[in-house]
Amino acid sequence: MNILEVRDLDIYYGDNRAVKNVRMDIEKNKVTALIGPSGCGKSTFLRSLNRMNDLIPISFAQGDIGYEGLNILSDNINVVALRKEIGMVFQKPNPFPKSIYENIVHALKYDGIKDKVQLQKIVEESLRKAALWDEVKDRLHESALSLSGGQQQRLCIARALAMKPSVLLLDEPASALDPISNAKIEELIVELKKEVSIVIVTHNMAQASRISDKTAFFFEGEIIEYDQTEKIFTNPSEKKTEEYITGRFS
Ligand SMILES: Nc1ncnc2c1ncn2[C@@H]1O[C@H](COP(=O)(O)OP(=O)(O)OP(=O)(O)O)[C@@H](O)[C@H]1O
Repeated sequence: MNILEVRDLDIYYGDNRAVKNVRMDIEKNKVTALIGPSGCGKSTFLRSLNRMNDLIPISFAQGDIGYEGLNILSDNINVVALRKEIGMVFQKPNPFPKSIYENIVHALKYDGIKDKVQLQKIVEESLRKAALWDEVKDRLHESALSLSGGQQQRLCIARALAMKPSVLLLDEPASALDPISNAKIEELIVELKKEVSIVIVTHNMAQASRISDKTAFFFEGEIIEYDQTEKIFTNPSEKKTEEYITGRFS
């Protein structure tokens, strides 16, 4: 079953067409990896899936991104609500300079949830899902900035999970982290796909092959090949894919 259906997607920055005629079905409760050389449009594509590109004034997208019977790109989409359902975590951990607890409850309070018991329950649930609870349960009111980089990134994932998203977009979420934190994030991603569909941009081929179910290879704004991850990494159909995964260009 597909959670997102992308058709005829073009994304421009001014005159630069950074994503070209992309068609892609993103499956529910799977991990989908986006790979390809620097500048090929992976992040641009990822950001279009929850309208983050709207924040870049010269960016313009056309086409169709189907989600729950709606086109995400339509003018009448409530972008704030969309970004709760399709959450995003960036390369660099970006917790708010507030307590661990406040990082999770900030948006919930904004949405009008005031009941302390309910908030505490969501905090615990989200931190458990992000595999962070045991490490922080005794210091929930300390600053999020006192956490390690890897913990901060898991907090950012917990913050997104608190909104109960159906899709999580991850833009190189582990590339700024040490190997142990990286491994924890990878484990977490595999665990999380039971309840949320995941799309991840990664430069790390080994990571893509370890954690993803499907992989899309982007090159110069186009999808060259999109298939089961195992097929892409063992027996790709396109020469260009093979050249890339075997490190003949980067
Ligand atoms: N904010 C922006 N303003 C203008 N052009 C942009 C912007 N972001 C990306 N681009 C352009 O869009 C194209 C695709 O960039 P994008 O960052 O999506 O590629 P990428 O595959 O994610 O690269 P990387 O792996 O280096 O992050 C590039 O030509 C880039 O210069």
